[in-house]
Amino acid sequence: MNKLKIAVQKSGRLNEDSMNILKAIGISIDNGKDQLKASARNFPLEVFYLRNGDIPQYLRDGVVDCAIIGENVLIEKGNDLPIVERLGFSKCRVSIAVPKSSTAKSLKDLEGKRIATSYPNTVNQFLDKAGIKANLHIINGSVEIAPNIGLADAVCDIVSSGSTLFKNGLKEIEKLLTSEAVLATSPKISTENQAIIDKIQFRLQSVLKGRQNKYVLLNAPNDKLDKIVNILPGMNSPTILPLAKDGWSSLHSVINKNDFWDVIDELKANGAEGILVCPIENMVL
Ligand SMILES: Nc1ncnc2c1ncn2[C@@H]1O[C@H](COP(=O)(O)OP(=O)(O)OP(=O)(O)O)[C@@H](O)[C@H]1O
Ligand SMILES: O=P(O)(O)OC[C@H]1O[C@H](OP(=O)(O)OP(=O)(O)O)[C@H](O)[C@@H]1O
Ligand SMILES: [Mg+2]
Repeated sequence: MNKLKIAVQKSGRLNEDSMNILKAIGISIDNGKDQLKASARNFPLEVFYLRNGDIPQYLRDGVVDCAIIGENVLIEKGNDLPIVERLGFSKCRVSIAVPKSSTAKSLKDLEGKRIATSYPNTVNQFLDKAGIKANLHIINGSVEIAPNIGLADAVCDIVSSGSTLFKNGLKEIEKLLTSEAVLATSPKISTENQAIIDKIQFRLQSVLKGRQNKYVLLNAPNDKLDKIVNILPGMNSPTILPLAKDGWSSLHSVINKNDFWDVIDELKANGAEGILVCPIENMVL
């Protein structure tokens, strides 16, 4: 049987969330420890466990059909490779930082300076755009230590909470790009395998939509329903069911998780009682 080959990071920051999202879309993988390849039990899929940094080349060569990969690595090493879906985890940014005592305020202040980074193509692209010439020191890890050991005047690396920069006495002066985990495909993918990706994408979209929303149930007196309905538009319009208690109804709806606490405050202020909030596994629109 024809199988889609997907690459996921073997170990590191993307591995667990990548495996979780495959599970969430109903794909079970027998995952023996230290296995570099595994097959799904209930889907035409083969998983290859690879280094994040090696994945763009495997995609380009068609060794794998698709991959879950950090967008920042794709920008650095595979800017030609198509992104099918943004997956909403491993969110970070790639930024330039300098020692706290430095007077540099932006990329423009780095003319002739030394920049340590694991992302030379990305940095060069931004330096060229700004018309700045700087000297790059390419290092693979612990980039933030470079200014402290006299190796560089600035660094360009991943920033998330900012705690690594803080601990190393650095300040962020320019954000080059934002990144999250994405599903990317190979330009060499066959029509047959593209159809399998389309299936995966449909499932991913329903899981991601579910993660962005919450299911809300509440009770309210009937004379308050109009106001409450206006606060809760829902997917189409909220469901209203009569309660056994006279003059009361139960209302069901979906709300965006970002607005969630504000909406709950507004509902309470407008007479809602017994509010229940549940996670949504899938949302098929
Ligand atoms: N602190 C962070 N917060 C959020 N996302 C991050 C963070 N650090 C890295 N990432 C994202 O996770 C990806 C993998 O990072 P990780 O450090 O696990 O691997 P790596 O050493 O860059 O890659 P490889 O698998 O090639 O060894 C990065 O490319 C980036 O997209
Ligand atoms: O802003 P923060 O939340 O501190 O995150 C940023 C740090 O996280 C990543 O390193 P990681 O821990 O993955 O170590 P690595 O350099 O060995 O990949 C990245 O390279 C930064 O150093
Ligand atoms: Mg890392």
